[in-house]
Amino acid sequence: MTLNSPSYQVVNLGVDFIVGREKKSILSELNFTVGKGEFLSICGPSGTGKTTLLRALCGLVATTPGSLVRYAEDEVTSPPEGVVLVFQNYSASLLPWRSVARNVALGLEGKVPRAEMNERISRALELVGLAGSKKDYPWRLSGGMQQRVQIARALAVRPDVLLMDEPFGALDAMTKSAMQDELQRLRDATNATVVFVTHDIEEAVYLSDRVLVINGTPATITHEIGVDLPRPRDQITTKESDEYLKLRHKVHQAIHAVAP
Ligand SMILES: Nc1ncnc2c1ncn2[C@@H]1O[C@H](COP(=O)(O)OP(=O)(O)OP(=O)(O)O)[C@@H](O)[C@H]1O
Repeated sequence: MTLNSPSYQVVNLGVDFIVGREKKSILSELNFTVGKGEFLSICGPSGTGKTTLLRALCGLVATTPGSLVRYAEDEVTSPPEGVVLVFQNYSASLLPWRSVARNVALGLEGKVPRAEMNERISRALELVGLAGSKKDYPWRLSGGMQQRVQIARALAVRPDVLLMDEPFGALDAMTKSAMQDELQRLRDATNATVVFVTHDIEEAVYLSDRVLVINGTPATITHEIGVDLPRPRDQITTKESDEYLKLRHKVHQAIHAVAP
C-alpha cells in the first residue's frame, strides 16, 4: 500500500449555505490530502459538516472562491469517475422492485457488456458474503444484509475510492462489528481508498490509518491523529491493546475539546 501519493488534495476548502437570506459558513479553510489506499476517518460533533465535506469531495456542493478539491490530477466539479458514495440509509438507496443482483447492476448498466456485468455482480456479492441472495428482494433481507447489498453495488463499479457516510450507523452492535471486519477485508483485497464519516470513535480508531477531527462554526480541522495499529486488526486483541486505548482516548478528547 502506498500512502504517499495523494488520491485527493483539498486546499482551502470552504462551503457556505444560504439559509433564508443569511449566509451560513459550514466549512472553512480545510487543508488535507488523502493518500492512495489510505483509510481516513472524519469525526466531529453532530451538525459540524462531515456529510457536507463528503459531498464536496464529490463536487456535489458549491465551494467558496479559492477552494480547491483535486482528485487524481483533476479539479472536482462533479462526481469523479472511480469514486462512489455509500450512505447510511441503505433501505432508501435500494430499489425494492429489483432483485439483489439487479440492484447491484445499477451502477453498471449501459457501461459494461452484459457478460462482464454478470461477472462483476457475482464477484461483488461473493465479496460481501451474499452470493446466495442474488434473486432475493432487498425488503426480504435484514438491515445488515441490505447494507451489504449497497456496498456490493459500490464494489461492482470497482471504485478507486469509497466515500462512506456513517455506513454502519443504523446497524446493531454485532452486525456493525462484522461489517467493520468485512470492510477491512475488502479494503485489503481491493486496495481502495476509503474516506469514512462516523460518529463512533471506536469504529474510527479500529478501521483507520488516520482520523481527522472537524469542529467549530464554521468547521475547521482541529486535530489530525495518525493510527499506527498493526493490521489486520481484530475486534478483541486490537481493542484490548494499550495503543488502541490511548488512541481512543485521544480521539475522544479531540472531539470533545471546546470548539475554536
Ligand atoms: N443544503 C443545505 N442547505 C442549508 N444548510 C445545510 C444544507 N446541508 C446541510 N446544511 C447544514 O449544514 C450543517 C452541516 O450539516 P452536515 O449534514 O454536513 O453535518 P454532519 O456533521 O454530517 O451532521 P451529523 O453528524 O448530524 O450527520 C448543518 O447545520 C446543516 O443543517
